[in-house]
Parts: sequence; structure tokens; C-alpha cells
Amino acid sequence: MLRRCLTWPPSNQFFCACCLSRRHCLCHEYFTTMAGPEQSPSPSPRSRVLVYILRQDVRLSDNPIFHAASTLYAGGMVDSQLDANCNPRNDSPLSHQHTPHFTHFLPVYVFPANQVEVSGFIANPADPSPYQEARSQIAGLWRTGPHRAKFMAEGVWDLKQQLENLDCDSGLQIRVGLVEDVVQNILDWYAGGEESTSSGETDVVGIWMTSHEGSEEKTTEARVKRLAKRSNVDFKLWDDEKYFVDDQDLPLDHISELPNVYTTFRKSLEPLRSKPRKLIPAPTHMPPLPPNIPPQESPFEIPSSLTGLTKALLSPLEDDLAHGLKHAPRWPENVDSAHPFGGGDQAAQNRLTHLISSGAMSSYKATRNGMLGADFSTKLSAYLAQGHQTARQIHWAMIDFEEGRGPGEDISGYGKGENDGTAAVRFELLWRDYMRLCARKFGSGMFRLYGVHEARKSSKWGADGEKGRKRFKLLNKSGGAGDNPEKTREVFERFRSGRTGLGLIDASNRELFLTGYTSNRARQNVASFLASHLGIDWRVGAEWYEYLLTDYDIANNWGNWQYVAGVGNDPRQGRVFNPVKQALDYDKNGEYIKAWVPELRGVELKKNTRSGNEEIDQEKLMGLYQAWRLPEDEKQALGLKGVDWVEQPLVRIQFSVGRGRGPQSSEPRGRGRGRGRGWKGGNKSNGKGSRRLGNEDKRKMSADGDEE
Ligand SMILES: Cc1cc2nc3c(=O)[nH]c(=O)nc-3n(C[C@H](O)[C@H](O)[C@H](O)COP(=O)(O)OP(=O)(O)OC[C@H]3O[C@@H](n4cnc5c(N)ncnc54)[C@H](O)[C@@H]3O)c2cc1C
Repeated sequence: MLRRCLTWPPSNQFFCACCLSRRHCLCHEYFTTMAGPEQSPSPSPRSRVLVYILRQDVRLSDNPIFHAASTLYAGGMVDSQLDANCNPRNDSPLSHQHTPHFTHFLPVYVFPANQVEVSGFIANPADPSPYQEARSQIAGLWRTGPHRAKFMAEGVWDLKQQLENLDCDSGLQIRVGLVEDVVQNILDWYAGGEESTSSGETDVVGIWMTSHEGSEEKTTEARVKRLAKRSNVDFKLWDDEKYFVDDQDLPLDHISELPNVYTTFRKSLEPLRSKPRKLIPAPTHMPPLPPNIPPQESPFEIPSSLTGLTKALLSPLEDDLAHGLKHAPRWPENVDSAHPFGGGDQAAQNRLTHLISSGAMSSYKATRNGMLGADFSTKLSAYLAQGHQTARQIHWAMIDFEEGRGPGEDISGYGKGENDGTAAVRFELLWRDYMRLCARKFGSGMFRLYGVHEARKSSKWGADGEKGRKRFKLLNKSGGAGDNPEKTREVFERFRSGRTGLGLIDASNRELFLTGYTSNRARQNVASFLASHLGIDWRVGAEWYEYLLTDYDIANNWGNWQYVAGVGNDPRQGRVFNPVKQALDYDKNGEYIKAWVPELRGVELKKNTRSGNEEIDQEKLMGLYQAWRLPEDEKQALGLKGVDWVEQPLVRIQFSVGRGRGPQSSEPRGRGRGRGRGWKGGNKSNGKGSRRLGNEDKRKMSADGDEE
């Protein structure tokens, strides 16, 4: 049943009315040429399946593999891999000579059993799971918590529906297990293994996947490659297209040349606006799924609805949602999540459109250090992390605004080129690239206690990576600083529960626990507090974030944690954020702390001046930032007497407002990652002496550059 093409593919050609193929069509089992007349049926050919293993590239748009599969199947050239100047890329991983001829395309998304707990997929609860629980190495926490699990499920389901809606027999298979086990199962099944019944007519001709910077993910890639080779199947690892500036356009011959300072890296690429490559169009037609598809291997079963999928992911976690915490945070009244967004390619595009048309993108530079509400920053991180969206999609949407196309006509700056907000977003997207490149450069050094210093063995950290370095308290044994691991575990529990006694830290940790999100400003303070004020192994903090963050991203999380902990690529080693000073700068009316620590909502901050005006009572504000400083009668009235985090805070920071820089006059100057706001040498946990910024500190702060 061949028809002449009217719209797609280009006219004067023929295509199969069922699957729209212009080439080898199995719907009616004949082979047709692109423009040739209808031919008589030939003997039934074997199906030739190209398998696409998806990980963090769960989207149809700007996806090189979907695009290539669609284009090649339709007999076209993969011509849309364009560089920033619209020139065809000469680095496409596809050459037509090396592309396997395929008749069917099998996209498979795998929930990897080493990272996501999959026991909730076991069909018969009496059956044991063949996999260990997906827990972190040091603190034994779940690796994927409920917020991200739900977001991932939504993204996968969205893609599945998009593929099914193309109406060309395409779709997405969902599997659980180790990626290599899933691949092995597919290969065995099609090779006619025991369990297959009607699969003998099919050959797997290729396995494609997108490369990833994580060391664990790299191991998976190597294993899949080995399996493919063993089965004589073509394996192709596609370049990651998720960079803002494509990694192939960097002025580096080898990753070892990546500068150890972000500023140097950024300067080598400016102006950033001119660097990203063009988008890859979303396919409108895909090759069909194979007629027979290997089932999920037992004992697991894949649910047939999004609700079922989410339930299977969440059920093992729900057994202990408090995660062993005696005082797990509870959702306070009258506060909204800053990140109420669902997962998926469509949701990502909607969010992006909202940011542009509401003006939030243009005002980003001014608002990005906020902590309350949905629009102070983009909240695109989770979409980027799961590959529901690419950085260059954000870039090109901003270009449209800057050049006066698309939404946002009413917003100031429309059609007037790059503005402070859009430039600042590009700046952050490049930070994200940089973290990914650091992950590539330092590999497993990202996860070591002494981070990249251990990997580098820098002289600063001692030629043997040991000498003169700061000691961290460990959870399982003494870290060498006379610490007691049992006590460290208790402190870590109070940290996770949002009961340290430091308002900003507790608000952020409670928000994170309950919503899966906390702002960049808060993250910096929390990480600094754990690593420097509490002196605890920063990696357990990173694991805690890995568990809870919806936007968890291996490079961004581990890279930022080690950066703030002073063992990463920070030119200003040893900075410490003062969470009281930071609260004064970024939560000067205490709204954020009151939102997430409801026990403190009753603290009355306003007082009348002699002239009858209202002003913030500085002493009360300090009591909000550290509740131990509240007057005794107020503690009594608020029911805070005897509460551990109020009366025995983990750290007491002596800090007072003065020298003309009271909160009303203190406008935040720094833009992030501690720049200008960090507090060097800040752990005053012994409570001795008042800490004010001396001239030396101020000098260093302004000289320290302005990088975020
Ligand atoms: C200790 C710590 C842990 C972090 N863990 C993660 C993580 O697991 N996943 C993650 O995506 N980000 C992480 N970040 C970076 C940053 O906090 C988040 O990207 C940001 O808060 C997400 O909110 P947003 O999308 O509104 O960001 P925006 O401020 O709107 O920024 C736009 C985008 O730029 C990128 N970006 C922004 N800040 C950074 C940064 N400091 N480093 C790298 N990329 C950045 C993100 O992709 C973000 O979506 C971490 C930061 C710290 C200090």
C-alpha cells in the first residue's frame, strides 16, 4: 500500500501508508526505493533493529539520536547537525557507510538499578531482587529519593506518549535493571534464546547511546560496548549534545588542558552568545518499533500507567520516608514549593516560555539570589539534569526574545539584544558545562575526600596529597582529628533534620527534604556549613543532596560540593560562608527562615522607633538567624525552651550588625559562589569573640573576583 507523498516526505516520492517508510517497509513486507514505483512483494526479510538506550536524554527535541534515526530511516542525510554558523558539522558520529541499515527502531529507557531502587517493580513480592539496594557508598542513603523519582517517571512517560502520538508505530520501552543486563537480555532474546518464541526473524544491528561524563556511567558504556562487540553488533556512542557550548567547539586539544579556573575557561569562549550550535529539529516521524519486543526480565514487571510507574518507584522509599530521622521535617502551613514543576520535555518547554514571556528571564540577574517563590531563578535545572531540555534550547529561546521573535512582546528589552538577565543565564549555563568538563578531567577525583587535589596531588595539599590538609570528621571512623564517629553521626542527623540551630541552614535543609529543591544561595551555605563549620566529610552532604534533589546532576552536585568544601577548582581555597551574615544579606526580613522553620514564625521582628516609624529589631533578627539568641521570655512564649536546636545549637556564631552596615543598608553585592559574601576563617563554634569583617577580609573579598 504505497502512496505518493503530498506533505512528507517531499513530494514525488512514495511512502508506505502504514508506517510512512520510504525504504524497507515491513508493514507489507516489500522493499521500495525512494522514488521507485510499487514493486512486487519480495520474500519476508528479517527485521533489523536499531536499539537506542536512553539515560539522561529523555526528549524528542534537540536529540541527535532520534533525529538521526528518523532521518536515516526516511532515506535522508543527517544534515541538521549544524554549528553556530549554520555550517554542517564535520564531526558527526554518523557516516553513511558506517550506519547499519535498520528497519525498526527500539528506544529503551532504563531505570538503572544501581542508582534507582527498583524493588518496587517486583511482580511477586515474595521474590527477592537480584540487585543490591541502590544506596550511596558512604552514608548508605537511597541514591534517588521520591522527588526525583517522580520527576523522572513523568519525563519518561511524556516521551513515551510523544513517540506514540507520532502515529507511526513508534514508542518507548521502559525497563529496570543494570543497563548492561537490559542490553544483554535484548541481545539474547533476539538471538533466539530460551524465552523468545517468535523472535527468530529479527536481528539487532546496532546499539546507540549518548555519552555521559559520570565515571559510573562510563563504565556502563564500556560494558555495553563489550556486549555489542561480542554479539557482532554495531555500537555507537553519540556525543553529548547537552552542552551549552558544544564540547567539540572548545579551544582544547585534550581535556587535560581545561583551565582549573572557571574565569579562564569563560574568557576563552566569550562572547558566549555567539557560541552555541543550532538546535536539532524534533522528528515528526520515527521508524516503527520491532514487531516483537523482548519483555522485561523477571522478577520485575513494568506498570502500564504513569501512576503505576510512580508507585513502583516510590513504594520502597515510602517504607521509610523519614529516612531514619527521629525528627523528620513536616510541611509547614502556608508555604509553597519553589519548585512545583513536573517532569518532561513539554513541561520544560512550558517553563521556558513562561520565563521569557513573564520577564523572569530578563530580570534573572537581579533576582537570582532569591530564595522564596518560583521565579527568582529559572528552575530549569532538573529538566537539564534529566535531559528533558538542552542548554542550547534555552539559549535559542533567549535569542528569539533578544531578536524580537516569539513570546515576550510586552517585556522590556524585547528585540533589543542580550540583556543583563539573559547574559547571566548564559554565564550560569557555561558553569554547568564547566562542571561537566571537570568531571571528565578529574574522573573519580570528583568523589574523593580531597577531591581534585588528591587527583592533582597539588603542592598546596602536599606532594603526597596528605600533608597539611584539613581533616574531615568521618561517619564510620575517626577522621584523625580526635573526633568521635558516633557523635558525628548524631550531628549529621541533626543537620539533615533541619535542627542545627542556624536559621538559614535549617530552613534550606527542611525545604530540600520536603520539596526536592533549595536555591543556589542556600546550597552554598549548607555545603559550607557541613564541610567547614561542622567539619564533616563533605561527601555525605553530597550524598544527601543526591538523594533529595530533583535536579541532581552528577557533575553539578559533586563539583559544587567539593568546590564549596575547599577541595575543588576554587581559586580561593578555604572560603567559609557565614550563614548569619548571608541571612542578613539575602533574607533580611527573615521571610525565608520563617517560611520553612514555622516554630520561629512568632518572632516579632518589627519595632517602633522613637519617631513612630517601624524598623527591624536587629537583636530579634539575630534571634531568628540563631534561636539561642532570642530573649528567654520569647523562647518561653514560643514553646522553644528545652528544644535541642534552640538551646544546644551545633554552632554558635558571634555576629553583630554594625559599622554602618546594618541590614537596611546592606545590599547584597556578591553574585554567588561565595564571591564577596564568603566569610574566611569563619568557624566560631567555640563562641569566642565577636566576628566582624575586618579590612583585610574586605580587601580579599573584592579582590577575589566575581565568578559564580
Ligand atoms: C552544594 C551545591 C550542590 C549543587 N547541586 C546541583 C545539582 O545536583 N544539580 C544542579 O543542576 N545544580 C546543582 N547546583 C548548582 C545550582 O545550585 C543549581 O543549578 C541551581 O540552584 C538550580 O536552580 P535553577 O535552575 O533555578 O538555577 P538558575 O540560577 O536559574 O541557573 C540556570 C542554570 O544554570 C546552571 N547553574 C546554575 N548555577 C550553577 C552552578 N553553581 N553550577 C553549575 N551549574 C549551575 C543550572 O543548570 C541552572 O539550571 C549545586 C550547587 C551547590 C552549591
